[in-house]
Amino acid sequence: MGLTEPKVVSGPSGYVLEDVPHLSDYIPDLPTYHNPLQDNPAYSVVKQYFVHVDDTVPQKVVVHKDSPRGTHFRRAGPRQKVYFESDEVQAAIVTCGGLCPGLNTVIRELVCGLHHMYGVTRVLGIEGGYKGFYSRNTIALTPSSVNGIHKRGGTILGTSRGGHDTNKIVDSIQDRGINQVYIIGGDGTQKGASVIFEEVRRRGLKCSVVGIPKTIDNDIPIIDKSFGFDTAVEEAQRAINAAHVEAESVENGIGVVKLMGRDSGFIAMYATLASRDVDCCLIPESPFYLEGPGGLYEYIEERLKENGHMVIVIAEGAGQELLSASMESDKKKDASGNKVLLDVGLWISQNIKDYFAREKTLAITLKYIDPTYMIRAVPSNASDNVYCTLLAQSAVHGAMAGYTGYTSGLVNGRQTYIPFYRITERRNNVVITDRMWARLLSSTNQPSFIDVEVSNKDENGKNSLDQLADGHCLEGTLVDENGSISTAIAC
Ligand SMILES: Nc1ncnc2c1ncn2[C@@H]1O[C@H](COP(=O)(O)OP(=O)(O)OP(=O)(O)O)[C@@H](O)[C@H]1O
Ligand SMILES: O=P(O)(O)OC[C@H]1O[C@](O)(CO)[C@@H](O)[C@@H]1O
Ligand SMILES: [Mg+2]
Repeated sequence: MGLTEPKVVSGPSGYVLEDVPHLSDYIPDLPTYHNPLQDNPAYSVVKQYFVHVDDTVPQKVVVHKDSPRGTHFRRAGPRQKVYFESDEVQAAIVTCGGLCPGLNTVIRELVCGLHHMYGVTRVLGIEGGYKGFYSRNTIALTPSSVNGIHKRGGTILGTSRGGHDTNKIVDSIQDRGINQVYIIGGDGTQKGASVIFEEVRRRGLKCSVVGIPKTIDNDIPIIDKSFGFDTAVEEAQRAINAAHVEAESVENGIGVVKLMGRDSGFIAMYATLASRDVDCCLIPESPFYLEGPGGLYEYIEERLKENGHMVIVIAEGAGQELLSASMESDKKKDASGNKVLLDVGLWISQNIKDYFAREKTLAITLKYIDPTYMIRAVPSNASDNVYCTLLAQSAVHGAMAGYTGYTSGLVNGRQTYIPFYRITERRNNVVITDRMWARLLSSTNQPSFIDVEVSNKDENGKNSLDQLADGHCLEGTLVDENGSISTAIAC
């Protein structure tokens, strides 16, 4: 049996539905049942509580008069009919990858949603990430055992990197009689969930495989943002404030704050925009250089002369090419195959100190603050808690309705079911030719470090900004101080 074919349905005026798999696609004659929510006094009074079978959500809300209706995803929510009886369900929950505020809230709401909405009492927690399926015991999760966990950071189930052995995981799913798996994690985790789904389908198991996107870096595409992102940005303000206080209290003070963001600089960008005290934000997507005209040192000198102090926010993945060139790193990988990053915060702080010691233009005082793990180990804030609740409940409705092979996610403010292949096909990055980065540059007044030459018209005579609005990719040329040229793609 080959990989699942994408279920793409076309309609009039360029309407496209990128649908998600359903258990009935590969298991014939599955019985359906009356949704127990119809008898639940909380929901039965709500008009149109059940999602219409044809409800879909557009991927793009910015459209032109003549543009096609474009891609849509299935709207999440409860269906009139379900494919599981309450006492038939044996659910399992696992958390994988790095921590993110809100993990415990999602666990809690999955357990409570299953229990209170669908009468499901058998929910297992898989401990320690993917490898926990085959190397650890499970723990029984009940509404009372998860009560209050949303007030704690981390994950009560534990997490890990590496250890994804598809066959062993699916053997464990089969042996334990698990028929709904809720997999909470980032881009790597969703790739793992996708191969678990394929193997479950190959074996013909009646088991819904559901991904719940968790990414503090916000590097998962399609979705509006990950749960926990707002909390992390808020927590980062504390470090930026401290850096600002330290910097403005001394002559020529510089505060450097390193924030998370392996390949995507969203936390640094949003924390900078939120703070307004930041003079320079460096992210992986925007290459920078230190020496010479237009370089970082020149800008620091200008800012200090002008303002007497400055704050630099740097994402951990920024400038890695500069560091590895100077440190001859051996490109180590973690257990999941992610590149282990060198400490750019320490490196840049040392370089700035060395520069001013060498040049003797200004006597600076630099303080380096590294709050990286602090911003992801905190409990989620109120708005992320609400987000986690809706996300978890949507995931449960989909599994009960027999959908599988999907990631539950917020698209343009609506809960949707997105097929795994759309989640795993690319990474979400800050587009430096997009308006948000321009807003940041205009708020900090930092140099862009690049000369972006983007042609205004493509071969069809279409304006490049229109392309951005359409969600198409746009190519630009980046020229660094040495005249080296690279290509930037904005999607
Ligand atoms: N291509 C893949 N196929 C199967 N499993 C994968 C794949 N990539 C990663 N995984 C598994 O997914 C789990 C989590 O991956 P990873 O450590 O990359 O974190 P993540 O989910 O991307 O989260 P984050 O990067 O936000 O911390 C690991 O157990 C890893 O083995
Ligand atoms: O030290 P750990 O647990 O591998 O996690 C670090 C990485 O996890 C993330 O928080 C999420 O991928 C990154 O920002 C960071 O590089
Ligand atoms: Mg990842």
